[in-house]
Order: sequence, then structure tokens, then C-alpha cells
Amino acid sequence: MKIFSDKQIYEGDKLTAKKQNITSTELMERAGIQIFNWLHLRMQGAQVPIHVFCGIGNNGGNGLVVARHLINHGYHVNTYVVNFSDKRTRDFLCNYDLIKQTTKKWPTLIGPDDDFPEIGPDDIIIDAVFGIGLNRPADDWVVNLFQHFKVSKAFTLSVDIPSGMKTDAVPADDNNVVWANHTLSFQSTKLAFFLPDTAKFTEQWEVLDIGFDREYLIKTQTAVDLIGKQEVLPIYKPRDKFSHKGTFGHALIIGGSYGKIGAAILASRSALSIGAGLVTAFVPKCGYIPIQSSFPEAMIITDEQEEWISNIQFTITPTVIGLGVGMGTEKATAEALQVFLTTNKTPLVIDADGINLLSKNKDLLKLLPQNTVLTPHPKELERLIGVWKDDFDKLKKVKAFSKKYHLIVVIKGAYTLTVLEDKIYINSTGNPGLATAGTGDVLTGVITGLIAQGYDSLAASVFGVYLHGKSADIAVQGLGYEAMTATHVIDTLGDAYLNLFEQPEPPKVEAEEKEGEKKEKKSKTK
Ligand SMILES: NC(=O)C1=CN([C@@H]2O[C@H](COP(=O)(O)OP(=O)(O)OC[C@H]3O[C@@H](n4cnc5c(N)ncnc54)[C@H](OP(=O)(O)O)[C@@H]3O)[C@@H](O)[C@H]2O)[C@@H](O)CC1
Ligand SMILES: [K+]
Repeated sequence: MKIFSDKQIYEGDKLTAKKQNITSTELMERAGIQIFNWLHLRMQGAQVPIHVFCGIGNNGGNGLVVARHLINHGYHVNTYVVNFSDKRTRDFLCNYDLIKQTTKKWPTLIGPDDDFPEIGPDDIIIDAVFGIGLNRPADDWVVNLFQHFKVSKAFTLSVDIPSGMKTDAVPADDNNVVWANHTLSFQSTKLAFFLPDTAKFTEQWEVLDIGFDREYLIKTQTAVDLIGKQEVLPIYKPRDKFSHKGTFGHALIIGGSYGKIGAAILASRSALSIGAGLVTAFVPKCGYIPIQSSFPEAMIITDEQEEWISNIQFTITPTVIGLGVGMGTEKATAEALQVFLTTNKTPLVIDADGINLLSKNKDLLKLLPQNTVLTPHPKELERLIGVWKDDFDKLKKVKAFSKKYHLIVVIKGAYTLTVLEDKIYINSTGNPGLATAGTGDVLTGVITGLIAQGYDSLAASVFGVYLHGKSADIAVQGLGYEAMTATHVIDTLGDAYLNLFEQPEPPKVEAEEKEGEKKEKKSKTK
């Protein structure tokens, strides 16, 4: 799913009205009806007090449309206009008149000196105070109103975006924003819903399709994409009947040290399970027996040192190298990495201590082949790019870093983000069960194994992160978050692939009808 910027939403809004030959007021009606339908479907006429708080812009206009339809359907509605400015928009004013025509009185105006209305904990708040037009901090009294919402404990439904929240910045104070239970976002979700600093402002979100011009939606390139099944399906490369193991490349995993050979095993097993034709592990001598005995499919090259890697030399010709898992940061290993990078031309995926060694000697970054994939967790990222002020600053720094060195950065987190220059891909799979030892090694193996079989580094990163998360989502179903381990995530990688082609289950009624038809046919043929 494309995530449009505010500017693109305004552009799409204008273009849609023009191409569909409708007024912006009609588009506002369409958007408002979508929200009304969402509520009506769930509330079925229940007489719960609904407090609709509208600003004076188009977000407020959306709120007025919802309020009018709720009133027309017999709901118990209180409509307020939060009068923070005189600059009411045209479409707001249109709907302001329409609601007056419906109720025969104007909505209640709330200004800086007015008392706020009483809101019960079982009431519903519709928050249409500010939308994406917020361009400065809200006045103190408006912030106090937001606090009033929060203290009431009423279910809060935000229109488009929680009021006070920006799509591209972290608020100076958490209290400046409405804390929503649910947000109904128009046409596209928002990057801020996926970043730890700002995701907390809405417990859940949903996108409402307000019928933007299809051509605009298809043709417009966005700086951020949300990656789900629809986005990865076109990436998948079906296998040719006459293919053989050589077709799917040779992945070399370089890593492991005394006490951390498991990391190399996890990455190597993942590379093979995701479909690499051949996998070789390059490990210190102490890794030979554990790998041979636990993972017979792998080939092994050992370093001359017993406990750490000291000299990265091999005679094989790998398609791709995954480097760094469990590797340690011994001086000899750092030197070996430097020597290796000066001559290496093979595509790389670098994780863990591989990243830590690069952070200690940033000159090495220039030696990395173009589109090398780095997969840092937050602490490793900080060592690499320095501290950041907030999540948006982090993204700015990662983009600059990616551009400077021509690298792909996979920022691991609740929503893993893959960054290549100015483009961000947000992954939608995965769960808190992944916060366990070794899952990062599995991801390294997965991305390496995908590059081995011919996926380019960007496709392998985006697809790999998706499959890794999906595999965890499948594994966790039988285990729960606590018991799931990295090995379980490897074991269900095949199911993650199969899931790509699973049809959604038909609605139950339809399935039962079909079953009934089958039985009827059978009895007729008897
Ligand atoms: N066709 C449709 O129906 C569609 C409707 N959409 C809906 O429109 C919404 C955007 O509407 P919007 O541009 O009118 O801005 P909105 O957020 O309502 O703010 C109103 C105005 O307030 C002002 N202002 C800003 N900050 C302020 C502050 N701190 N304190 C005081 N004033 C402040 C600022 O004006 P200024 O004073 O700067 O001139 C701003 O313009 C969007 O979120 C969605 O709900 C779209 O999704 C597309 C389809
Ligand atoms: K809002």
C-alpha cells in the first residue's frame, strides 16, 4: 500500500474532484459518509451519547458530515465546533449550514473561555478537530480539551489522524495530541502510525477508500510503502521445472566464534530453508563439529584459528555472503574483515558484529559493494549513524547514510523498515515473539538465501523481512509469544511461502451453502 504524503493527499483530493467532475464538498460528503457507515455498522442505532468535536477546517467539515448523518439516523449526538480560528474553510461552512438546516440550531461553539462539555466513560468521542492541516502547536485551551477527552476514558474515534498529531514530526509534548482508540484514515495510512514515538497516539487504525482517482493512485510514486502480501506477490520468482541446485546460487555465511557458533548455524539453516541451492558456513575451527552434526546439508570452511575468525580466505565462488552473525569483535577478526573487504566483489549482507566492526572503522564502509544490505537493531544502528533526536530524525539520518554509501539499511523493530536512499518500505508482518535470541541471525540467513537465488538486494530485503515476519506469525499460533524461538521461525519459512498463495477463507455462510450444494448433487446422482 502506498503511503501518500500530505502534499500528495491534497493533490489527489483536487485532481479527483476535477476528474470525477464533483465538487470538493461532494468529496467531503463521500468521506464523511464512509465514517458514518463504519460507525453505524457497529452501533446499529445504539443510544450511546456521541460527542462530535469539529475544528474549523476540512477535518472539522468531515466531522460535521458524520454528525449530520448520525442525527438523521436517530443517534444521540452532541455537535461542537472548537473555535480556534475565524478562518473557516468553504466546505466547513457548507456543512455548518447543512447541520443547522437539519437540527434547526447551530452546533455548540467552544472557545478559550468556555467550560468543556461533560463526557461519560461509556460515551463516544469523534475527534475531528485537526487533520493534516495542523501547521503549528495548538493553543493551550485546545490542548486542555484533548486532555479532557483522555481523562473522560470515552472511546475516541479520530477522523483521518488524531488531532494534534503530524504525519512527519514528533510532537513537542505527548499531551498536545488526542490519544485515539481508533483512527479512520482517508485513502492512505500514515508513516507516523508505524514509528514508536508516534504510533502510541492511536491504538488501531484503518484506511477508508474515499474513491480517489485510480490513475492518480496507481501512477503516483510515494516515498513510503507499506509491504503486505499484495506488494510481495509480484516479487516472488516461481521455480522453473528444469532448475537444479546450481540455479539457486551458493550462499556463504561467515560468522560464529567460540560460544556463538549457534548464530552461524541459524543463519546457514535459514539461507537453505528460504531456498538457496547451496550453503557453506565459514567458521572458526571450533564450529566444525557442531555444524556438521546439527546441519548436515551445509558445507563448512574453517578458519585457521580455533575460537575466532582471523583470515577470511576461501576458494569457492559464492553468489552472496552473509557476514557478521556471532562473529565477535576480536582484533584479528577486525583485521581479517578489512583485508577481505579490500578485495571482495561479492554481494554482501552484514549483521551484528559485522556492523559493529564497520562502526569502529567507518573507512571500511567505502569498501562495501553497492547495495550491500545492513541489518542493524537499534543499538547497532546508533553505533553506525550516531544518536538521533526522534524517529523522524533517525529516518533522515539513515536516508543520508544510505545515499552516502549506496547501502540498503534494514532497521529492525516492531515494524522493520527497509531504507534505500529516499525510499522507505514498512513491513507489516511479525509479532512480539520475535524479540528473542537468534531471530536476527535467521533474518540475515533469509535475505542472504534470497539473494543467492537471484533476487536483487532490495527485493531480497523487502521480501525477506516480510517472509521472516510471516513465518513468525505462523509459528506463534501454536506456541505463543513467549515460547517461540528462532528455530521455530526457520521451521515455518516454508509455510510463509505457501501462505502467499492461500486464498482467503470464504465467508462462513457461503462455505456452508457450497457444502449444502455438494450434498444435494451427491444425493441426486445416487
Ligand atoms: N475532500 C475531502 O473531504 C477531504 C478531506 N480531507 C480532510 O481534510 C483535512 C485537512 O483539512 P485542512 O487542510 O482544512 O486542515 P485541518 O487539519 O482541518 O486544519 C484546519 C486549519 O487550521 C489551521 N491551523 C493549523 N494548525 C493550527 C493550530 N495549531 N491552531 C489553530 N489553527 C491551526 C490551518 O489554517 P491556517 O490558520 O494556517 O490558515 C489549517 O488549514 C484532512 O485531514 C481530512 O480530514 C482530506 O483527507 C482529503 C479529502
Ligand atoms: K482528527
